[in-house]
Amino acid sequence: MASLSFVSVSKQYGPTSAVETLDLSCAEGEMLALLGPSGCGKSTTLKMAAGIETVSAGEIYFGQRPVSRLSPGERNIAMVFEDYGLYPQMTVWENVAFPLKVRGQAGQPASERVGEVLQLLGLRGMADQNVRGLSGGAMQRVAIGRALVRDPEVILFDEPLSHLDADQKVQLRAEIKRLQKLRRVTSILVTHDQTEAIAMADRIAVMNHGVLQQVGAPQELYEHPINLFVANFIGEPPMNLVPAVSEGHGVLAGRSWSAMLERDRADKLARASGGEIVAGVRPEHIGLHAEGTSGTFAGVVSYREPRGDADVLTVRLSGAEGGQSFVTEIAGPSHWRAGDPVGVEIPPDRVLVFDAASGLNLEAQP
Ligand SMILES: Nc1ncnc2c1ncn2[C@@H]1O[C@H](COP(=O)(O)OP(=O)(O)OP(=O)(O)O)[C@@H](O)[C@H]1O
Repeated sequence: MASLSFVSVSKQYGPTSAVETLDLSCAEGEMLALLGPSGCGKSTTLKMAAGIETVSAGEIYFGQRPVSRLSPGERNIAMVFEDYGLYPQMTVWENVAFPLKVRGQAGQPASERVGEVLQLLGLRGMADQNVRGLSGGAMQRVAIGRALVRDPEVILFDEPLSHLDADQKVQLRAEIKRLQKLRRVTSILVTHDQTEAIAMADRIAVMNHGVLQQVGAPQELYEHPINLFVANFIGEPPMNLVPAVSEGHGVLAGRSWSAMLERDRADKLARASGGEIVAGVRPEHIGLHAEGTSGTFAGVVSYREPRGDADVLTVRLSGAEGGQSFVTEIAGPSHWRAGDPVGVEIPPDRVLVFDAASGLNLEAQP
């Protein structure tokens, strides 16, 4: 196993800058997710690590070894694809054994190795079955077995769960994570699904328009997003991001609401260009109380979306010029219904502050 590092790596496709000056490392034994919307450059990044795409500038290292000019076959990587990429005419055993066979490894040691991997993945009982008849989840387990069988330095997972149905996804997510930790395989996971990234990865690298936005543990990205893009992209329902102005001395004022921030945070507000701020509050941090409760803002429930164990409620604050709407998430099923008057609590210590012009989190900057 080895670490994997991108050092100032860029990729141009004609006028399109698919990846821009990427500096990113995945530690030995770590699983790092590349997360972002379609077209953000995550697949291109993975392909450059695999050697399927060349780099336009910069260098990729496996440990200390520069690999940018090596062919895929010289890199000692394995890939797991969204469409499994199995050999349909072969059995489970033959598919898993294939990487050893092409390297001329045969006989007892190779058989033992294949048997061990099949055991690890719970595929022993299907060894002689043709892969064509397997469920999507089982096919992907075979593909993972094939990736693990020869102890690659790095495994690259390209949207490995996207063709599976919901319960298979949950099972395989846990399974991949278990194996990855057990074998301590350095792994990169490409996904557009934040739930998948949060569930599986040690750290997540969020990309947008070819540019790395932030890399960190899932909780870090959730609690301290570096900019509005990350704040909005991580979390479901998404963070409320609403306009506000800094009125000095830590007072943040929005449409029909305000928050008094602690003194040490007030200085940071002063950095906002033109005093214009975007305030961010997670739906689960907004409290709903009886109408008229002290310390709350008057509003009305405008929409209720029951989600079983939670209710997602949209509340509109009362205000002469039309109050601000917030999405809240509370334990469900709740007694609130559309049209109910309500007292809305916005805890100042849960309010994040972003500069409206640059989009940067004013408190995450050095
Ligand atoms: N072979 C190519 N030729 C030209 N442009 C490309 C090529 N591959 C990717 N691009 C462009 O590079 C940018 C990044 O694409 P990339 O596929 O890496 O994004 P992605 O985040 O993986 O998206 P998706 O999830 O849709 O695959 C996009 O603008 C895309 O159109």
